[in-house]
Amino acid sequence: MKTQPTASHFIDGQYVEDTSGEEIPVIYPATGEVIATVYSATPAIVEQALAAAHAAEKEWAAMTGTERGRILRRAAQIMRERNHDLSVLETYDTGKPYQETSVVDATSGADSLEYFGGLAAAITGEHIQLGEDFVYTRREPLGLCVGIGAWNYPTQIACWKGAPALACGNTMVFKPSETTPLCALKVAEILHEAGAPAGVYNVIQGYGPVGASLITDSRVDKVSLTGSVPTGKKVYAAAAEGIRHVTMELGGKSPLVIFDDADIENAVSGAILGNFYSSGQVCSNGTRVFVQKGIKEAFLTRLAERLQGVKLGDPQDPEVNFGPMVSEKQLGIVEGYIAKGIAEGARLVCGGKRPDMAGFFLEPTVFADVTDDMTIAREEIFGPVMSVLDFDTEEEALARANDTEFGLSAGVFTRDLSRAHRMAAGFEAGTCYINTYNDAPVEAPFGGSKQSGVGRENSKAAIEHYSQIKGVYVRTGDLEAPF
Ligand SMILES: NC(=O)C1=CN([C@@H]2O[C@H](COP(=O)(O)OP(=O)(O)OC[C@H]3O[C@@H](n4cnc5c(N)ncnc54)[C@H](O)[C@@H]3O)[C@@H](O)[C@H]2O)C=CC1
Ligand SMILES: CCCCCC(=O)O
Repeated sequence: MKTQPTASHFIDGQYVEDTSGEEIPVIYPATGEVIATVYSATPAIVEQALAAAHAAEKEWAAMTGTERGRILRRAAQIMRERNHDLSVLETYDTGKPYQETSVVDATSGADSLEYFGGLAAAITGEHIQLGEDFVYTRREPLGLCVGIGAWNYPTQIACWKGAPALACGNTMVFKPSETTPLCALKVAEILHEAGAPAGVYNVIQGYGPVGASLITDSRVDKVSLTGSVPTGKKVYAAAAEGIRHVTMELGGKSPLVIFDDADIENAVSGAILGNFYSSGQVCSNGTRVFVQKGIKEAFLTRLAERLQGVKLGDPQDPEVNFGPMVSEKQLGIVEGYIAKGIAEGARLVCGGKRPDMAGFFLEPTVFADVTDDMTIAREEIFGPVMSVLDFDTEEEALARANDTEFGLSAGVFTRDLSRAHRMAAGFEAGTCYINTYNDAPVEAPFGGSKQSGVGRENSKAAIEHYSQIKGVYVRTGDLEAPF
């Protein structure tokens, strides 16, 4: 697999290189080796991308939804045909096991292109009859959208932002995370191959300042960020300068509540999916696992048994189910939290160490006897660290689950249907799960409340965030005035 891209950027329907920009080494997390190099966008490259997207707006918006949808669906088809190569590249970019990337990342991206490609023709206004007068509404594009991605799902994020944006008739300049720059270029290449006119979807590389320079440009009408809460606050503030539309998909410290009557095998599966999938680098993870006291030891015992099934190793090996952290920096951050958990008195049940191998690997780690005030229970770790907390009653569990500045996701395992829906109704979170965790079908809205974000990605809800309604009042008779 060639990991060195044709060039660093994809602008106006072609690859563009400018090596005068700051060098961004692409490091394979499984070995620590540099596997490619891209260059941060210079102001000239930023200008070239914004000018291309701005120039493409008129033609793309003038297409019918059916015509735009056809191109998005064609792009989805190409992604599915190339799923293997796109999955291998995603593994090189992120270190996530091929066992995961081959069924999640490009697939989820193709799903979003297919879904919004199908919706595009149905994005319409309405007619409101008012006696002899009437109002009709037009659902119009916002214009030029900027997408800014995080490093944990580079293909998916590039598509989850691009698909609804393009379906609504907008153009996009997308900047992937500097940590995982490779995959978004393929998304841009495939959209162009599928028939998107030059300039409709552009990808440029760069660190935070490049992202910042995109937001404040007068041609930009919307910004959609996936990233940390601190970055979200900066981006939101910068977008406010131009009263720009925003979507904020930020961090979390989500609760997973497991009651005595839960099916333990399923609850352990939920805890594993909500803490160790993608080596724990998932924003919506249920990293505060509240276990009712009656089943705490049974849960911990079964969890430890199931963790014996972890096969840590070369993520390109289809047999491997647990990969490295995305970077040495992230590995160090997570190790710092593990040390903090031990120092503050949490019980280390398993994991916590780097295995003796190259790359940024860390064992899946479980803490028990965690209390709400501990750092590992309050702060987002973004790594394979599960905190298990005990609780007695439903009321106590819900209150503690909600006692956080975040509000991204929340999950509950119980056989009591009334209690399950009571908990879902009570959770202060945008995305909830009952007897499951982290399912993310494109048909369902995804996003957070409180500090975890603004807006929703996927589902019909995304159309609201990538289009605007114009109301037109039509008077059919004469118009009187007081003078
Ligand atoms: N809610 C969600 O769907 C997700 C949220 N995240 C969050 O993202 C974090 C991990 O990803 P990172 O890439 O480390 O996040 P990050 O916040 O460091 O960077 C995210 C993106 O923002 C860009 N950026 C940084 N400063 C900027 C600025 N001032 N203006 C414009 N752009 C700027 C970065 O270059 C990067 O592309 C975690 O906190 C995680 O919770 C990650 C994935 C999904
Ligand atoms: C549940 C998986 C959704 C992916 C959200 C993220 O980008 O972390």
